[in-house]
Parts: sequence; structure tokens; C-alpha cells
Amino acid sequence: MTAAVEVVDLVKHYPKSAHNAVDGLSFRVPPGEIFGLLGPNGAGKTTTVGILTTRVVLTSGYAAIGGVDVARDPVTARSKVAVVPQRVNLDRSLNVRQNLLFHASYHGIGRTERHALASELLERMGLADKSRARVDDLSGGQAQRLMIARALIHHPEVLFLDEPSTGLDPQARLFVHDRINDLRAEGVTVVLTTHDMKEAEKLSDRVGVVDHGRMLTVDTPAALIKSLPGSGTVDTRIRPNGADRDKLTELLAELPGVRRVEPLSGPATADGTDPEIALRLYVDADPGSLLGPVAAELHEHDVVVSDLSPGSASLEDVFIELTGRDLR
Ligand SMILES: Nc1ncnc2c1ncn2[C@@H]1O[C@H](COP(=O)(O)OP(=O)(O)OP(=O)(O)O)[C@@H](O)[C@H]1O
Repeated sequence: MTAAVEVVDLVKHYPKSAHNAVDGLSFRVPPGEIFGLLGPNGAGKTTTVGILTTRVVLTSGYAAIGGVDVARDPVTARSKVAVVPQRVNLDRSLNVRQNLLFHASYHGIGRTERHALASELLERMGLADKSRARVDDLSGGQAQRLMIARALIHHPEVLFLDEPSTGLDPQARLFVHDRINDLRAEGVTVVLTTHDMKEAEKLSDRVGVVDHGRMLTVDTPAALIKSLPGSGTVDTRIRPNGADRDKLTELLAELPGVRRVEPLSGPATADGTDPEIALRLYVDADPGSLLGPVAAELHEHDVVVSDLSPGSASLEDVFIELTGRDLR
């Protein structure tokens, strides 16, 4: 089956740059998949999306949309893609509906069809009553929904969404997530770039983690989490009661089945002398089976335990494990 997106040994070198922004990147997205393209700041995601949407010229390698080579036939490739950027780039001189009509006419859609499509998309994006509103009068969430409507008007095969819910309130975010899931049902391929690991985990069929212009791993969020050493967790909130915190952390880390222990942020007491602390234990064993031994160890050192709960690692843990904690 022809891939919706195919990238092979892709390289992008910006002039005067000391290193390649994209440095031998390869991945494949089958039609109808929601693919999360993840990576730290500067990893090369925007550049890759820029190449796939024909806004950036590749240095070497191959990039194709629905089998169309973006370097050889950018016009056809462009007709198959749509982009929803992070920043609002609507035409402020046009009203809401006109933004859609103008975009449809740019893509050669006839008058009757473009009016019907505009009405349908405004309805679907919850903007029917904003049809004549000025772009400047839209909220952030409404502008985002209008950009998604605009992106969909020429029936793209692949939709690139850049940080789709940054700055949206929970209601608007859920609405956008539901619409993205609708696209999956309709067979539209979605490439999602986001720094929100919860969003990526929730929406993506598979994710690819990029760093320094290279693909580190590609798999389903569940498989990536499962592959993480210590993919189970035990969270505990304790008051050390005078016990040495570093020593406690060491003792917990030495329990059989515990791989490592990390502090989670937690509230401190007013005087700061004996603050309550929250720790996360990453465990190889079944997290439930460790609750007893952890409680016993803490009890032995007179520590007050206010919470002890089993859980599982998250996509964020996978991301940090792969790309490290250093700021970029
Ligand atoms: N127009 C440009 N000219 C020169 N260097 C660039 C240009 N655009 C990006 N870069 C560099 O290329 C590298 C990759 O940047 P890119 O924007 O693709 O990363 P990103 O993963 O999208 O980052 P972010 O998550 O911050 O958006 C970075 O080192 C960046 O500084």
C-alpha cells in the first residue's frame, strides 16, 4: 500500500548552519493513521513538516505524500496536504466564511461546491453562528477551529497539525480532539506535532520521537511505555518525620523490583523543616505487589505515609528516557 507520508534518509542543511537540521530521518505513515511527531525544541520537526508541505527545500533524501515526490512534483504534493499552524494566520480582511471561500477558490473548488462545503465545515466546527464575524473578534479556540475548517476544505489526504491545542481551554481542547478523531474515522491521515505528551498519547496511533534530526523510535504509545525499563510506577506522598530524605530514597531504590526513585513536586510545610515529599518509584514488578514492601520499609523508619498508589509510566517518561533531561 502506498504510504500517506514517506520519508527516507531525509537531510536538510540550512546555509551557514554548523549541523544538519534534519540528519538522515526516515519514517512511514500509512493512510488513515494519526501519527505523533515528537521531539525536543530544535529536533527538526518543523523543518520536516516544512519539507513535506513543500515550504522548505530538502538537501537530500526522499519525501513523498501519497507516493508523490515533494521535490519533483511540489504542485501535486501541495494539493494533497493541509497545514494548521500554531500561530493564527487567517486573513483578517475577510470574515469567517470568506476565509473558507477564498481558500476553496484558491484550490479550484467551484462556486456551488465551495459554498456548500463552507456551510458544512462551519457547522461541524461549531462556528455556524460566527459565519459573518470578523477574524479579530474570534476567541483563540474559535480561530483554531476556523483554521482546521480551512485546512479541510480541499479534502487533503494528509493534515499536518502543529500544537493543535496550545492555549485552548479544556472544552475547546476536547472539541478539537474529537474532531481529530473524526478525521481518523474518515480516513484522513494526520501528522501531529506536539510537546503535550498526554495529547500525543491520547490521540496518536503511533508516535515517532525525533532528536538531532534523527528518528530515535517509532511505535504505538502503549508499546513504547511497555518497553521502558521500570514501566510500572508506585507514587507515594510521605512526611519523613525527621528521617533523612536522601537515605529514604536510597532504601526504596534498593527494594527488589524497584529500578529507580525520583522526587515529584509536592507541597512543603510552612516552616520548611519537615516538608511532605512526593516520590515516584519506577518498578519492573507488578506495581500492586510492591505496595506492601514499600509501606513496610517506610513504616520501619517512622515515616508518615499519606498516599501510596500504583500506576504506570507515561509517554513523557519514554520521551525523557530517550531524549534526556537537558534543556535545548
Ligand atoms: N530557517 C532556518 N535557518 C537556519 N536554521 C534553522 C532554520 N529553521 C530551523 N533552523 C534550525 O534547525 C534546527 C531544527 O529546527 P526545527 O524548527 O525544525 O526544530 P523543531 O523540532 O520544530 O523545534 P520546536 O519544537 O522548537 O519547534 C534547529 O537547530 C534550528 O535552529
